[in-house]
Amino acid sequence: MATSPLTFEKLTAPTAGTAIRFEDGQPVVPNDPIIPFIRGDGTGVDIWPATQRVLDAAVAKAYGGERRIEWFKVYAGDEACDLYGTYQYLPEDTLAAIRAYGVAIKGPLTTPVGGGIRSLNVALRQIFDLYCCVRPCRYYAGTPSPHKRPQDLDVIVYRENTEDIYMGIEWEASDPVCLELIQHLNDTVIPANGKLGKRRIPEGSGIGIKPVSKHGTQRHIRKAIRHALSLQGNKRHVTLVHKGNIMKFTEGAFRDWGYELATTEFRDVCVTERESWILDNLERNHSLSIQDNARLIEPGYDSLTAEKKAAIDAEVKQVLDSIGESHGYGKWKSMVLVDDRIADSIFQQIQTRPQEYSVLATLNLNGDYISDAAAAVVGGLGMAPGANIGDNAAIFEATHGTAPKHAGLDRINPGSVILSGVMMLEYMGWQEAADLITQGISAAIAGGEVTYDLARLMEPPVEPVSCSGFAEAVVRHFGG
Ligand SMILES: NC(=O)C1=CN([C@@H]2O[C@H](COP(=O)(O)OP(=O)(O)OC[C@H]3O[C@@H](n4cnc5c(N)ncnc54)[C@H](OP(=O)(O)O)[C@@H]3O)[C@@H](O)[C@H]2O)C=CC1
Ligand SMILES: O=C(O)CCC(=O)C(=O)O
Ligand SMILES: [Mg+2]
Repeated sequence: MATSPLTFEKLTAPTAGTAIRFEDGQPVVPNDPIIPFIRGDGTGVDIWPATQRVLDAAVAKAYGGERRIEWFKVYAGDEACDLYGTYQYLPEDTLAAIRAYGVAIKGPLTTPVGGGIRSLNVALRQIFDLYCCVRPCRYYAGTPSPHKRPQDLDVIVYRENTEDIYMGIEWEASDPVCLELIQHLNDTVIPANGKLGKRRIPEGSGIGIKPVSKHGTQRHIRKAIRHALSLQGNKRHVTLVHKGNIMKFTEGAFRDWGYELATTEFRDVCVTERESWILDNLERNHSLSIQDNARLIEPGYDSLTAEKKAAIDAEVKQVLDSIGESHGYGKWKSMVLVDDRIADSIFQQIQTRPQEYSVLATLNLNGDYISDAAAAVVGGLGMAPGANIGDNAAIFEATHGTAPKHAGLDRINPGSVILSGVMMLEYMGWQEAADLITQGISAAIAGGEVTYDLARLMEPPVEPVSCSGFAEAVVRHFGG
């Protein structure tokens, strides 16, 4: 059934195809969904055609004509300015199309450093309230990596996508509002807080504000826990990654609100790391006293003050009283384990003990860094897909940017946008087509048919294929 065409300023809505709808935060997908796509700046010119070729071929092969994607080209970035006029980087047409059709995919868009426009990528995530940025980092056999055992890393970075630095609330040092704000903070706000002592914001500072809300945190971590519930074995594990030792009321609160969610709304299916230790200690020694259990979970227990010892004892007792029956006797082992790690330490942990981690739920800035770093372990930004997911829309895009020095040369690795397409197909429930592509990618890489970024790391070196050549290799290897 064709949807009634929408009207746009400069676009013509597809006359065939049907819109994806959302019910209770989930997409309801017809057999002929209309999917808007943004080609992207820089290497988007190379990557998008390669991606579309692979997605169309996979859908055709998997469903033999019963399903097809009705692509709808929409504009953002430089291409939009060419069509809509100077500074029209994100036209209303594009927003209207994504609003109407719900699921979109995009190539990378340029953001200048310092002055100039704010990020279009961030704007899209904000406008459609795509609050979870989901970036899986897993290894495809044969991919060269700087690490000895890249196959041990299989994590999904859940990066909060609307708060923290993405709020973009900041003032330039020379802005009179900034000067006024600094004066107010120095003269009134800081002195009124007894804990801040004689601190003063240095003159000439730029100011940025980092808001982190309970609502924003919990809706994000809720999706991360639900994702972990769909996994098996020790992958049922969510690590809250934060810098709460330093930023107590933003990053620290993220951790606390995460634990609160896990131990209330998800009480029946979650166990925290500390709870798991307490339950495990008792399972190993049924006659263990509360104090001995507390001694085992708290290093240095015997040198603590009486008050602190009493607090740990009370924690042990509370855990055993509240979940001893429901989670004890080993039942906790099949539940989602929720723990937390300080952000700097997780950067070394994903390299030294990668197999211990699964879903890394974190705030915006940490997630930006971690997703590039984790991608490097499994082969680099050419293999790093992503999805921005909300309750009424989703936009799929790679972790990387426009890689401008490679633009228009048909040499860049399209793998990460193709894999973002795989995530989109999975999100739509088109698993058969998604599987064909992952098989095709794995087989192409295993056979040494790779773009320059992977070819230069291979031992012995191989001759690289082009961006379009990689897409053809993937299609040729559908089915393994
Ligand atoms: N979602 C988005 O649209 C994003 C946009 N950006 C924007 O992109 C622009 C450029 O950012 P920049 O910091 O250079 O980061 P990029 O991610 O664009 O590129 C940095 C380097 O990473 C490698 N790389 C990136 N993509 C690929 C790929 N598909 N295949 C192989 N290698 C790849 C290349 O390394 P090498 O040359 O060594 O091979 C490249 O030079 C900026 O304006 C930035 O704001 C950045 C991130 C995300
Ligand atoms: O929007 C941008 O230019 C950068 C975005 C980015 O780095 C990311 O999404 O990881
Ligand atoms: Mg980034």
